[in-house]
Amino acid sequence: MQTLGQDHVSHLPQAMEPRNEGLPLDLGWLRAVRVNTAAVLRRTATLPARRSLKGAQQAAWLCKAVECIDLTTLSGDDTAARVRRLCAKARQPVRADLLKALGQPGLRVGAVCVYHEMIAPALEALEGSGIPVAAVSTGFPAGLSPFRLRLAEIGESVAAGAQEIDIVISRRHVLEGKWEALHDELCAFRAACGPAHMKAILATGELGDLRTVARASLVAMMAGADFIKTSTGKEPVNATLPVGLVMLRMIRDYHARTGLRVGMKPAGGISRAKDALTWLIMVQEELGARWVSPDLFRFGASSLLGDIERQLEHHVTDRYSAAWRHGMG
Ligand SMILES: O=C[C@H](O)COP(=O)(O)O
Repeated sequence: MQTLGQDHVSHLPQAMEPRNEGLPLDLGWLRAVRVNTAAVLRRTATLPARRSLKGAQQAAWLCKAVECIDLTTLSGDDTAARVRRLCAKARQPVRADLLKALGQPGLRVGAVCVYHEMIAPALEALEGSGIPVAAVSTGFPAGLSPFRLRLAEIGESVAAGAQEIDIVISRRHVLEGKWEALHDELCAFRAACGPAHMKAILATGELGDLRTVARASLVAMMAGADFIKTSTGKEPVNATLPVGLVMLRMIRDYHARTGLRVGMKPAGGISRAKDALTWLIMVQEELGARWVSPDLFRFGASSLLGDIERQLEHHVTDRYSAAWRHGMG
């Protein structure tokens, strides 16, 4: 495994990647997709145990994880005040004295992710920070509202200032094998996003087997997705390592075939620092260090940051604080 020393954590923007403009639907490629489920399960079962990051190296990876968080609130009782608090946390994700001790004074999260109605307070609270606002869209989380309304929702969120749009796919198109319908839907969503980056949520916990997840990933990329994302966080099963591995390998295949780098966003249920490290290591091992960067990798998480901050505090002070001290994020 390659290592990431403290000196290698860079906050400089990466060279701009050419955007994935998609491809015509290639059913032959889709039919050829195979997944060896037993091998995927074996590989992912060994990943957490192989984590051997300690001390300064672990702290550097945890800072990288912070940079890759889409700090999220997606609750029916969200208010402008809650979003403002979340945005304050996004600007200063870890206590200033800890960041100073870690040599990471400018550390911030990848984005703040909210529902459409919360875009305005988020933008206001993040002004001048350079942190983008991501909006979930297209009838999130089920995606079963009328198609024209789902398209209009994207347009409204982009007009309101969201720079990233997390759309949900129609799971029924996947479950019924209607790949053309899925591709058409996603191409329309991508066009409606315009300059905003599109993250395609596959809701993998509702798609059945891993081969289906692999094929849905490929169709989303063929339709021009900038990121593929595992879950809404609202399905009974969300971001699992086997699903993640399969999606990463489809991203690798797509890159090998087209030269284009598509991003990955696991989301839902990732709340422990050690799980974040396992994900980052898997991404680095499967796709290389270039992907371990907020322009190509994000965690969708509402409660991961608190645990990372606790671990960083332990690294700096040798003491653990109570979890309740890190309530937000
Ligand atoms: O996209 C983000 C997810 O909804 C967050 O899920 P979570 O609340 O389980 O961290």
